[in-house]
Amino acid sequence: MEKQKIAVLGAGSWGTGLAQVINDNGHEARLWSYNPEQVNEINTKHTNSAYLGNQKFAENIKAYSDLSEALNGVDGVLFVVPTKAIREVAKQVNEVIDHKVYVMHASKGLEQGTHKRISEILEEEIPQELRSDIIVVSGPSHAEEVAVRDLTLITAASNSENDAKYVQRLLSNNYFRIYTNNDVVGVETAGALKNIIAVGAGALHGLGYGDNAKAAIITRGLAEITRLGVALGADPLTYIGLSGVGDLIVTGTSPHSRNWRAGNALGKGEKLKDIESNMGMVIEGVSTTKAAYELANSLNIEMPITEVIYNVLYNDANLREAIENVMTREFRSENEYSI
Ligand SMILES: NC(=O)C1=CN([C@@H]2O[C@H](COP(=O)(O)OP(=O)(O)OC[C@H]3O[C@@H](n4cnc5c(N)ncnc54)[C@H](O)[C@@H]3O)[C@@H](O)[C@H]2O)C=CC1
Ligand SMILES: O=C(CO)COP(=O)(O)O
Repeated sequence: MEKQKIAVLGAGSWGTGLAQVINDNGHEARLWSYNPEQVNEINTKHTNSAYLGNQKFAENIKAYSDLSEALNGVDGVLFVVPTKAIREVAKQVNEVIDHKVYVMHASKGLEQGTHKRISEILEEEIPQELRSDIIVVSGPSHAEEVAVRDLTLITAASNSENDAKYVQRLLSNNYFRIYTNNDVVGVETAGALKNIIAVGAGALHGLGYGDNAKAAIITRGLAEITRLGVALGADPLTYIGLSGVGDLIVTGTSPHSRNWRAGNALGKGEKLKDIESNMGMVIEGVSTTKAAYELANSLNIEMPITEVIYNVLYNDANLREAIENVMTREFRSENEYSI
């Protein structure tokens, strides 16, 4: 593949990690951030200390404050801002982009109010003549581990096989391996909804529950994610892939995960407001819980774990009591309700 110029929008931990992968692969990675101090730090010290400590990044990863400069002549645009900023940033891209580009995103969430997936937002905001089919980059990938080049396998999903293969070639190397997938709905919903279950798994840990409870929430969480995703048109098999069970394991068991950490703090009795302000990074599961809860209700899909997390986050329900209520609800058959 000849050298590509890629604008990575969002210089949080994941945007920075992916920019390094792109740079390692011999391409030009341009990191765009709306925070001028961060841009200055990346360009002068080659660190991104708010997100990735004192790790040094290659000097040729350049940061930009000016979006039109960052997008000038690029082959591809990779969105990695939090879900709540996607539409606004896509509108800005649409205002300045003057040629056709590959449009990729690596964010995980559902839009508040509309309950839309991120690729749907990007399709709405960037006209087809200016972009490829949207390519979704998702799977088990703590930015902290990718940033130190630990082994990572994830998925690139698109309705266009060629566009997914472009990202496979762009990002793959000897520590980062990409599988293509044609199930955009499945990959995107899996990535968004696993954050809810990660909050729940962290909460169980914070409350002092053991391994059995954690295995249970991951497994039954996967069942309810699958149930909603299939209702939206996803292939159930996607949920046993990297973006499904893979990402549930990585975020549902690890203190690297902001969602798991938020849940753990809730389990220990901290208030959501304090947890959010102490984190200083996006906890996507909080807003996705609301979107998924509303979406599931509108489609009449049962999502008991999501309902518990929703009631704890938004109705101040007592976590332990909410868990007891789920444990003692009407009996189910696993066969009947696994999907
Ligand atoms: N950190 C990780 O390990 C992974 C994160 N993700 C997903 O990637 C997305 C971004 O995550 P992180 O990089 O961790 O987030 P973050 O909270 O570390 O940083 C996001 C960046 O987006 C920028 N930003 C925030 N609001 C903005 C706005 N309104 N306009 C423009 N820029 C804005 C900020 O400059 C910030 O640097 C999330 O959807 C997350 O779920 C996916 C896989 C791994
Ligand atoms: O999606 C992730 C890893 O695959 C990151 O999860 P958190 O946002 O919970 O840190």
